[in-house]
Amino acid sequence: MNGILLTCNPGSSTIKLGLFKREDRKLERLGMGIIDLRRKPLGLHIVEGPEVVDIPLKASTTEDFHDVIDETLDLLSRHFSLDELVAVGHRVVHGGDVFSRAALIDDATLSAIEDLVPLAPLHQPQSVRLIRAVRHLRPHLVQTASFDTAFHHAQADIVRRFALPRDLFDQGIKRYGFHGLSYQFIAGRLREIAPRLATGRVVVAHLGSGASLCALANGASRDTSMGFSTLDGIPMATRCGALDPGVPLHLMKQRGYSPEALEDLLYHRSGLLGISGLSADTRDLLASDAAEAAEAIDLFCLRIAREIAALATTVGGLDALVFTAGIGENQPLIREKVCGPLAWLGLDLDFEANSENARRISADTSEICALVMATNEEQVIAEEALGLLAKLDGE
Ligand SMILES: Nc1ncnc2c1ncn2[C@@H]1O[C@H](COP(=O)(O)OP(=O)(O)O)[C@@H](O)[C@H]1O
Ligand SMILES: CC(=O)OP(=O)(O)O
Ligand SMILES: [Mg+2]
Repeated sequence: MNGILLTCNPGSSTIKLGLFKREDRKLERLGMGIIDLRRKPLGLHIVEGPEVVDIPLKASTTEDFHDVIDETLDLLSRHFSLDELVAVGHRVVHGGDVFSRAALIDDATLSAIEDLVPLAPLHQPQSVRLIRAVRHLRPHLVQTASFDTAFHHAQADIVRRFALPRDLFDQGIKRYGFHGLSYQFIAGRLREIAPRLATGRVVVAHLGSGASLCALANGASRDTSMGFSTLDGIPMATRCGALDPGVPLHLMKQRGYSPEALEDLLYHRSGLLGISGLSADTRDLLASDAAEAAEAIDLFCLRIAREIAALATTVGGLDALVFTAGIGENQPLIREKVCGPLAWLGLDLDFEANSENARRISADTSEICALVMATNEEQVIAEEALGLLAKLDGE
């Protein structure tokens, strides 16, 4: 089906909107916009497309996305006939055990997505609001959902299981893993640019506001650092990462923390922000002279390096390490501090290539190939939406 496709990728700190055109079975990206949820008043920053501009949004709160979608459609209508818009594809962070692949959004799908809100309280409500806003404004438009968790369904039960009583696993208390659209994109891109490495053992470090790592073997997910929720694994912008479960128990029992206060602490006040006391953004921390900022960065990098070594164990070694997402793609010093402690594994950095954000940043002598690759979750959402549309049309 030819036409225009809009993608929505609600992350923890931004909503990324993508615009694609399908013609003759080829998908072409026309534009890209970012709404930074940390900045008030809200604005749509078009970073690529027919107009590269900043558009102040009337919408004042992220509680209601009607205005955001309304204004986005209005903007699109200046460049295209909205009749050309064939679908809106959404990134939905949690698909639980229900969704092992992308799905068309109907009442049952939306209700299943809503049921998973408690498992991803930072992300899932945004998706529900965006889907509802599109439904309200363009009731007949096809909407699709692409799930962060789906890519990890390939993992073995032993990886997904916590060391808790078996019946809890059967009730869904298990490690799901996230950022799957990003890992799926990187696995596919790796097959194109480095087919031999793509068949090997690769750890991908998706380092953005939310951050996780994934071990791939022959392009399939075998293990990942995030677990049941988006809190697990490595520390993030404002999330704690892996934490001794004794800590929340102690805070509740001895310090009177309510579940809400704990949720706020672990999701919004921890990670880089919590350690530094200054900022959740690595750019601010790297520019700061404060000892706390340096400590936050050093802790972040050490925990990432430790997790890379752990994940390599699941896949029996390491042929390549890929850095991606906001931090992974743009911050040489963080990559350097992650790779340093991994020298014993045979990882040798090419410092000059690293400082230039080159594609290959490992030295010729390195036993492990280190790469920087741009991720593109939007592309995966658009491709999956088109696949579903084609099925709908009986193509
Ligand atoms: N040039 C850059 N552009 C955007 N983000 C950057 C850049 N350099 C570093 N970053 C870091 O990447 C983070 C955002 O990453 P991103 O993958 O866009 O996150 P998310 O998708 O979770 O919103 C920022 O908080 C910042 O720490
Ligand atoms: C799952 C997750 O943490 O996503 P993001 O990095 O977009 O916040
Ligand atoms: Mg993201």
